[in-house]
Amino acid sequence: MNPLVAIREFDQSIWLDFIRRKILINGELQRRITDEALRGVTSNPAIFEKAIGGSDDYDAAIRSLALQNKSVDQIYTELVIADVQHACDLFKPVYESHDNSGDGYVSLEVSPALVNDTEGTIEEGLRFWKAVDRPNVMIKVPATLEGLPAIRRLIAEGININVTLIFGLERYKLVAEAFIAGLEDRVKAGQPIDKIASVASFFLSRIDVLIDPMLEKLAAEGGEKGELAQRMVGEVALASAKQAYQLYKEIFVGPRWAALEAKGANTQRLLWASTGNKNPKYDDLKYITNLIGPRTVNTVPVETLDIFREKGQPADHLEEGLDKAQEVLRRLPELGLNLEELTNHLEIDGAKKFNEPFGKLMESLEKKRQQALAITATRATMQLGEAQAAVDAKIEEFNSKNFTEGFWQKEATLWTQDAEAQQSIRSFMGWLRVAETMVRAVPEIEQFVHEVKAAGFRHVVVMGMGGSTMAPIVFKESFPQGENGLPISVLDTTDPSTVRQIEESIPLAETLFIVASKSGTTAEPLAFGDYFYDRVKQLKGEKAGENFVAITDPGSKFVTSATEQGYRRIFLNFPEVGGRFSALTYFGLVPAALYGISIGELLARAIGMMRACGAYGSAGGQNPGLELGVALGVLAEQGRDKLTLIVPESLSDLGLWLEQLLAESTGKEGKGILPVAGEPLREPGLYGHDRVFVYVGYQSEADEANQSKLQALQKAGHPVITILMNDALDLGAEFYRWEVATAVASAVFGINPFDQPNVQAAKTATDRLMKVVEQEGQIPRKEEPKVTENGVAYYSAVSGNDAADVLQNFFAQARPGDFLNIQAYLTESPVLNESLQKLRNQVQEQLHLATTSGYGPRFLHSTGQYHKGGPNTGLFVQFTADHPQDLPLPGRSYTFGTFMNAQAQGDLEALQSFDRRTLRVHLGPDAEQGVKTMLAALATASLSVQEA
Ligand SMILES: O=C(CO)[C@@H](O)[C@H](O)[C@H](O)[C@H](O)COP(=O)(O)O
Ligand SMILES: O=C[C@H](O)COP(=O)(O)O
Repeated sequence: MNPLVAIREFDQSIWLDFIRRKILINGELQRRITDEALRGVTSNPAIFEKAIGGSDDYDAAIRSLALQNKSVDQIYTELVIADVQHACDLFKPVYESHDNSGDGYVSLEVSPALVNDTEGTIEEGLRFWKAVDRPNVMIKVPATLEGLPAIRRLIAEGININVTLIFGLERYKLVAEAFIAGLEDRVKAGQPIDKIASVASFFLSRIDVLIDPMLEKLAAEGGEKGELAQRMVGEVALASAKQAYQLYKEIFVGPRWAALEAKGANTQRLLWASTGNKNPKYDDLKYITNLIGPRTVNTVPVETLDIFREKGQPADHLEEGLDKAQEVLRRLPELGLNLEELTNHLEIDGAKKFNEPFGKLMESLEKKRQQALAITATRATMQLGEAQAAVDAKIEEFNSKNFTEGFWQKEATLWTQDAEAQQSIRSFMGWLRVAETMVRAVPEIEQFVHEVKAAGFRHVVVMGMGGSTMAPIVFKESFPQGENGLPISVLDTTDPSTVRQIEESIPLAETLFIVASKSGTTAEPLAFGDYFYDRVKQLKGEKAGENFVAITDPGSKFVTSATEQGYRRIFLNFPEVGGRFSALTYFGLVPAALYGISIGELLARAIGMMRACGAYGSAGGQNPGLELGVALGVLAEQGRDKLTLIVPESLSDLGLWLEQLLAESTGKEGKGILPVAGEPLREPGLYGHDRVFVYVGYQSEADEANQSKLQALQKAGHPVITILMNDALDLGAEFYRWEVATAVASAVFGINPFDQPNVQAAKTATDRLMKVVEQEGQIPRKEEPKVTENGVAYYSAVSGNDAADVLQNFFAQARPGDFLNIQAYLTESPVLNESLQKLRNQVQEQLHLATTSGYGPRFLHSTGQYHKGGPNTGLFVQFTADHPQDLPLPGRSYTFGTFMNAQAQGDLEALQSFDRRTLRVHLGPDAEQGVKTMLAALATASLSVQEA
């Protein structure tokens, strides 16, 4: 048997004298708890100096905290408290087990600067206890003369105390007395004492380190004294420990103790500390093996623990050789050695041994703090041409009403005077500071990633719509898979062929499925979840839930169903953060971490941008979010409402995220900014006066082709905004900048950015159709095509003699400043992308209209809001196709294909109910061929826009 497990037979508890964030996250501490019967952890300032100062585990968190204007003290406290909480949680099962026998504790020491400060110690002890907020934390207080009253008081307050820095027997007695008196004070105050745990940490190896050289010197002098000294070398520490144990047995008996015991008091156990051997002449396990005895704890450094695991021979030795121990202690004075004086010296030295590393740690934190503060957020370069003056005036107006301060106070009057809208605004501004909350959740998420990998998962599929999957889509495209990450796929379509493609491309049994839905009621993610759950169940039976993770808001119905289905994990997000503002919450960060991205760093960058936007008071310069938002708002009001996003290839999916954010937030009440993504840059003559160009790229990437075109556009009078990131991790900052900018632009328009009133129209129409499907088995089709040609059918309010004619008449409705929106309810493919791009190019070239394109049903949860709620300037071409290889949906009477068709028809009906100009093109069984056929017809049509 592993000696570390066998040692339990002797009622000896082994705790680990070490902590570091890495071992909390990478499963090492959990493994030691599970496999090595580890029963607690102690930390001290030197341990944290090694952990924090000696590694980069904490650097991103330090930067985030520094940027929040936290002092070095606050940074230290937040870091250590987070680690201690995490460790406490890992030990919770030990703490709560019926045979806990005083174990499952994690110790956190008060500042070494307080070693001689009673009041300071009490104050910090109370503060730490409250901040850690775990029943199994122990606050460590030094056994100095000033520490003793603090121990008594904190015990009386009901706090678990680890008394540290005990070197001598006389002091040990005072420590036990302080403990007992504290319990008595508490009883007098009528408070319970049965949950209070305490240990008295007796430091060992340091005793020998101090006294052995003295003994060796005397031994070298020879004679009788020399002989005596020789016999005592290496014996003083063990003798002290053995004698302390005898005292322990004497103290915790008798009527005084019995009275407390009757009220449930637990003894203050002895804990052997400083048990790593420092003398190569001794056995490495000297301070472990010899001190095994009932009801004692040994806190062991990692290296010693590993040696014990390899060659430890557990046996009860604590009460062996007591005569010898007593003799050693009795005869030391004969050698002129006063143990009490020497241990006093050890106490002073002990305080120094904690103070010095603590000081060093504070210095290194201060350096990192300063470095963090020196980094400034990437500025956007604004070349706004004629609009500059109006933008400047608006910024001045906003500044004069202290917009930034009001924004951070969630003053809804900055947006609208409508009371209901104001209430909604206040309720959905949780995203403002959610990055700070998420910094604290990073270790938890990283630990989860580790668990998932250790459980053998090889792939991740994130399933959800809109804001619940947009950020993962961007991450997947903008970053390479991280060294420690897993490959990731995103499913956000009901298209049966895509579902099938994903299913065929993954190792089903070893795939982790994340069902992401804020509301927990969105039909698509629930369908995806049911479909894949059914598939995995066929392989793993009742254990299918192991492969599933939910991200949703607390209290959603989905929480109940995921719990019933035994989901591996449910991450509860934040009700006050709307979907499209949730990139930096569990929705974005759990998939990002699984993919191997440093989420701590992403958040640090976001917090840098928060700071620049005034989250912690004036940041000295312009507020980049305000600057961008005002520019976009003013330009849109001047008619430049088509934000044309230009990005390098590696960022092409950023447009999907931005589309949702801007279109869904601003596209309402007949107003809005239309994001135009995926249009290749063309010569200035092809653009109307309705554009603003925004380039988001990298400092290090010249991207000359786009840059020279942008210059030409700027020269031609178009406004151009450029944002250059340092690397992909700056997306953390950009998400934040754009969220602020979107909210600010909405304030320019005077609308509520946080609702999406018209998304519901399509959902309602789809639901109605699905009800008919459930009753009648198929979707009711009322409309007949105007023309069917070469297998492609055209449905529209406009007529024509043939396909080209219908297309010509449809586009003849266009006016300058309108836009084309392509809605492809199809299986995404490179061939299709190319054909759809050709359609966009042709419309742009011939009509000079802005063109947008999206796959359905994705865009329903995104730009769908703008399509119905924004200005009536869109021409909508909807593509549908047959589903030759449909997929049934388990537990439902319809297929994925029918679901998708109902979504298309539902949205078409919604668009028509808002008087939008629509054309539906049904492509038949071969969508790729069908689009080509339609393009061929379009090529023969003569397109022109109406006069302005
Ligand atoms: O928490 C405790 C004791 O409660 C321990 O962390 C204690 O501080 C350590 O064992 C000692 O500081 C380690 O001492 P040493 O090995 O450096 O002499
Ligand atoms: O953007 C949000 C989508 O409509 C999905 O909503 P959900 O996260 O509640 O499922």
